[in-house]
Amino acid sequence: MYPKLFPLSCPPLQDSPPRPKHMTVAFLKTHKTAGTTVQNILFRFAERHNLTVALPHPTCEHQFCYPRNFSAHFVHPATRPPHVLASHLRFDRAELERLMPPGTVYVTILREPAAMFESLFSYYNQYCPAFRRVPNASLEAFLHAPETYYRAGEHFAMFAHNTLAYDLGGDNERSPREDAAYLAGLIRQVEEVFSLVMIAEYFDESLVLLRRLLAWDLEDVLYAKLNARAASSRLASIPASLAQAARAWNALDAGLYDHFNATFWRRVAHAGRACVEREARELREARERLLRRCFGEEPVLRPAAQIRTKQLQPWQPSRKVDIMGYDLPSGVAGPATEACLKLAMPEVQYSNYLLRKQKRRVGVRARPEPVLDNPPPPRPIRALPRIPQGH
Ligand SMILES: Nc1ncnc2c1ncn2[C@@H]1O[C@H](COP(=O)(O)OS(=O)(=O)O)[C@@H](OP(=O)(O)O)[C@H]1O
Repeated sequence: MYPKLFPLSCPPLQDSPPRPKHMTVAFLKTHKTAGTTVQNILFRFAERHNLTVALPHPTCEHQFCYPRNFSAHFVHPATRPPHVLASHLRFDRAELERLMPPGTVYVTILREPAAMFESLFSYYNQYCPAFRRVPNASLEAFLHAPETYYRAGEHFAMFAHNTLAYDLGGDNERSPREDAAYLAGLIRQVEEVFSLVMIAEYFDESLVLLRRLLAWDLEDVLYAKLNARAASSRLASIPASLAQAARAWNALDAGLYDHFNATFWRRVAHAGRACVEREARELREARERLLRRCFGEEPVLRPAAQIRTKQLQPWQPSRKVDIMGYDLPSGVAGPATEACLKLAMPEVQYSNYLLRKQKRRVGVRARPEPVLDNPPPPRPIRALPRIPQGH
C-alpha cells in the first residue's frame, strides 16, 4: 500500500536514470529533531513546484492541533487536497490516508534520545508542568527521580516522556522492559508506513537518501539550519550518566532510535556508503556557497535581538532560551533575496505566509474561517514571538 517508491541506489549523479520528481510527501515532524529544517526544505520545494501544502486550521495554530490525534478536519480547507504535509501532528494513519493522495511517500526523522530530551527539557521548560516542578530547572534533578515530577496524562506530559513514541501515535507510557512486544509492534507499524526514517545526527546523509527516494535534485534539499538554540542555552555536552538516565526514562524512544539508526546505516550501505558520503560532501559545499550568497561572506546564526528582518525573527519559547536565526544583509532586494528569505524563514512566519498565499489562490480570503466542531483549548505555546530587545 505504501510504495517503497524507488530502490535506493547511488550511481554518480549525472548517470541517474531520469525519472520525474515525486510530488506527494507527508513528513511527520517529530519534536526537537531538526524537523523545522526539513519542513522548510519541503515548503520551499512546494512553492517552487506550485504544490499545495496542507496547513492547520487557525484554531490549531500552526500545528495540527497537537497533542490531539491528527484529524483531517484540522486541515484548512483552502489547503486541501494537499501534495505536501510537514507541520507538527500526532500520527494517525487512517486520518492521514483520508487526506493525502494515494502514492504519498511518508518520511520522518528521529534524534538521539538524550540530546533530544535535553532540547525538550530546555525548550518546554516553562510550559510542561513536569519540568516546571524541578528545582533550579535542573535536568540532572529531573532525571535522578523523574517520577517525583512527572504525572502521566497531565497537560503537555508528552514533552517529558517518550515524545517520539507519542508523536508516532504510540502509547508513551509503555515500558519496553515490561512489554517488549509493544515496542516491536510500534516499530513494525512505523516500518509499514514510512519509506524513510531520517536521523538528525546524520542530517546530510539523511537528505541524500531523501532526495534519491523522491528523485529530487541536490539543489532541492539545500538548507539553513533552523530552530537551533544558542550555545549559552544548552549543555555543552551531556555527561554519560545523564545520557544513560535519559535513555532509561525514555526507553521506548531509545528503542525506536536504536532500531531506526541501525536501519538507516543498512540503507546507506545498500546505496553505497562512499557514494552517499560523496554526495553529502557535495551537499555541504553547495549549502555553504548558498549561505554565503544569501547571508554574507561569514553567514552566522544570530540571536533574535540581532535580526532586523522581522520575517526572520524566530519565536522564543522563554527568556531563558535563545533560538537563533539568520538575517539578510541590508539594502538587498529582488528574486534572489526572496529565495534567501524563505531559506531562513522560521516555521511560524512561513506557515502564516503559505496559508495567506494559498487562501488567495483559492479565493477564500474574504470568507470567514470555518469553525471546528470541537476546537482545542487555547495553547500558550508559540502564541506570540517574543519581541527582541531594542526593536
Ligand atoms: N541540520 C540540522 N542538523 C542537526 N540538528 C539540527 C539541524 N537543524 C536543526 N537542528 C536542531 O534541531 C533542534 C530543533 O528541532 P525542531 O526544529 O524539530 O524543533 S521543534 O520541535 O520544531 O520546535 C535544535 O536542537 P537544539 O539546538 O539542541 O535545541 C536544532 O539545533
